[in-house]
Amino acid sequence: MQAAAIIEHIINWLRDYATQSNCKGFVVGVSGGIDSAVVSTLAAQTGLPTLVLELPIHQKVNQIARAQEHIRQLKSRFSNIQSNSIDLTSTFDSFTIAVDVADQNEQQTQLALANARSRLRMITLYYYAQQNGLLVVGTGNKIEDFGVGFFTKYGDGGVDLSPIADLLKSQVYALAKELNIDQKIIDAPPTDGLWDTDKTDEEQIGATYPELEWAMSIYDTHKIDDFTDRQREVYAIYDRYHRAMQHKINPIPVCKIPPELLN
Ligand SMILES: NC(=O)c1ccc[n+]([C@@H]2O[C@H](COP(=O)([O-])OP(=O)(O)OC[C@H]3O[C@@H](n4cnc5c(N)ncnc54)[C@H](O)[C@@H]3O)[C@@H](O)[C@H]2O)c1
Ligand SMILES: Nc1ncnc2c1ncn2[C@@H]1O[C@H](COP(=O)(O)O)[C@@H](O)[C@H]1O
Ligand SMILES: O=P(O)(O)OP(=O)(O)O
Repeated sequence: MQAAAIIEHIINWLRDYATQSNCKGFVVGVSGGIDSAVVSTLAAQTGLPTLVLELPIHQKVNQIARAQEHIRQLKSRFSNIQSNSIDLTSTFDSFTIAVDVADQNEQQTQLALANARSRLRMITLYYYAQQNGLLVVGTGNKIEDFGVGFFTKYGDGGVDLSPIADLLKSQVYALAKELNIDQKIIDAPPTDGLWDTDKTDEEQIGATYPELEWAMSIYDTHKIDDFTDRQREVYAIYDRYHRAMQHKINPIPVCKIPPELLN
């Protein structure tokens, strides 16, 4: 793939969209992971004002360190970068008290709270976007957004524009190399960072990103009989996630009222 040309294409796309929408620039949440590192660097290269936010919620120290180092490097390379760090831990803790969590260890409650963390970040990003005339830039890649739906609906999925959602995770890594992203970020196992335990994406999903890329590439076109045992397993994982995510990418169902009932 032509990494440099793709980078230029995305930068122009971001700049054109901001201009057409009469917005001044961008806001991006930076987690210390590869996707947000690539997206924030692309936004920075537009030359438009770009606000990068670090939004920890009971965050692991290594994630915080990577995010802060990335922001430091961005600020030293680009004069259009502004940054802020807002610790949402106490906000999240207040929320858990307000909803009166009975059993924090119950599985569905843990999932609801994990997604609540992502949604608190979305609220914060939109606060700064509105206040400063900026657009919220998404960081989802093609596997997360169109393959397995590994994002929070109206959390990190709630964005104004999505510059890397047509790129597979391996292609995001290729961009990261071209953009000189810190090696610590490139080496970090992808994680959603939403849990108190150290869960990587691969541990949560049960398949690696290269495996998911394979499943996405052959989905619906290949006969399952030709697969190895592991391929069958991966296909089943992908299929389950892909079916379950449809409600996240389709327009929300609207109840149409029969016209005669409106007279
Ligand atoms: N980028 C990342 O790596 C990243 C970021 C955030 C979350 N995640 C992960 O993504 C997963 C998100 O969990 P999720 O998908 O259960 O939560 P979600 O909140 O994204 O989606 C579930 C919600 O969607 C609604 N819903 C469910 N079925 C529906 C249907 N058929 N039609 C309409 N609406 C429906 C319900 O309100 C339900 O609570 C978690 O595993 C989380 O850890 C990953
Ligand atoms: N700690 C964080 N600070 C700012 N922004 C964050 C943080 N954690 C996550 N984000 C944003 O959400 C997306 C998705 O996150 P995952 O870590 O992949 O769940 C991330 O790219 C950041 O933009
Ligand atoms: O979205 P990010 O930046 O947190 O990347 P990853 O999901 O690879 O941790």
